Amino acid sequence: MSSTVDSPISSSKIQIHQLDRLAPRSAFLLFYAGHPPHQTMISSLSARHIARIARQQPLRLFSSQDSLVVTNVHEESGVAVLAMNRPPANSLSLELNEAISTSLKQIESNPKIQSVILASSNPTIFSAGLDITELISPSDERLPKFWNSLQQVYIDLYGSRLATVAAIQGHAPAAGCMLALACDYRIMHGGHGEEHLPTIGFNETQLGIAAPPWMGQLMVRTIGFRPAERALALGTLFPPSEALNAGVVDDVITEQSSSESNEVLKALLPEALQSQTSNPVMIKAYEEAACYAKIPPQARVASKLVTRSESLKEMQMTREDDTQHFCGFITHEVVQKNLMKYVEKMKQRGKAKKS
Ligand SMILES: CC/C=C\C/C=C\CCC/C=C/CC(=O)SCCNC(=O)CCNC(=O)[C@H](O)C(C)(C)COP(=O)(O)OP(=O)(O)OC[C@H]1O[C@@H](n2cnc3c(N)ncnc32)[C@H](O)[C@@H]1OP(=O)(O)O
Repeated sequence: MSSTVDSPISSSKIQIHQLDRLAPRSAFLLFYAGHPPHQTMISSLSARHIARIARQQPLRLFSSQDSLVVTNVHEESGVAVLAMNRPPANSLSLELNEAISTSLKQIESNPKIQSVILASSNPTIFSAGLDITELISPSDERLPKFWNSLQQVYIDLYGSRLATVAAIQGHAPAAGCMLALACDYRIMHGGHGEEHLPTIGFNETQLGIAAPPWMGQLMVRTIGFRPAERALALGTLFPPSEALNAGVVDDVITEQSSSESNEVLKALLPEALQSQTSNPVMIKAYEEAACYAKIPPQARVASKLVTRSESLKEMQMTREDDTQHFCGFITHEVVQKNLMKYVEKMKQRGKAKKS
């Protein structure tokens, strides 16, 4: 059941959700067939609007290229995929953050699903972290909203009832790394030769900023105090083998894609990810997700609570202070200067690459 639908809609058993709130973008409509009608969830669209949509047959409700995330569920195995789809780098804007949270909740509302693979439709970048343009000369209204949306993604992912598996095909700096660390299991691609190694880690200090306490603590809980303290101070970006040794990721896959596509992945992956059906990271991510999906869910969720509930409570309690601190920090003159310099360097690098 892909989130991109080409077929006529005859059933009343549908779920519709508006994910993309960017004005020029059309509504992201997520359809699940086979649900009892009482589970029908409709948001942001009037019943008349839906009836009008349902009369149009056949119907393409949206193009996956327009959606900030693409999702699909595979009820037979209990596994879903949620892939970030914001070119060029899946940098986290307010709208992408909201889309991730909304579709995660949408997937969670399906009782047949026990695991979700967090992926990227970009084969070389998992997520470039925060959209740095959100941080430069921000508006007083948008900046706290933006930070809140990132906190929410963390809370939703880290506290999800679903087992979460990160399929890290490429780079995952800063908040991109946070997304991966908030999952239950991380699989990273080993890269294509020494010159094209993806990296993962909290590189904030290299931008002249610091990871907020909850992000820093996430690294501490993942790799231990001393290695995390050093990595945070230096802004270390770990290439795959070092990430594996340090415990930043759980698995590194070095084999190349095979020419044969995997039948289960064909059914599981949304349209925008169909080119990844023979991708070894995806295959492994599916195996891991299916393995978690077989554990009795009450026991699995209870065990997750044992390790995560304290830090989630703490996050909820300090959330407002954290937002204030973030806004004060980011709008500081020196920080703004550092960020501008960093973006300038990033753009120069981009230009040099293109020329
Ligand atoms: C104690 C203190 C307490 C409180 C402080 C509170 C809060 C502080 C908050 C700090 C939190 C920060 C978290 C973050 O996430 S900061 C963002 C960090 N991200 C980065 O540094 C990544 C930058 N990007 C890269 O390094 C590379 O792009 C990357 C390795 C991801 C990919 O490299 P590649 O060579 O494959 O692609 P590029 O050509 O570089 O990029 C492609 C295009 O994408 C644009 N891009 C990349 N990253 C970003 C980004 N993060 N935001 C916006 N845009 C991005 C890049 O410019 C290219 O664009 P074009 O040139 O094609 O237009």
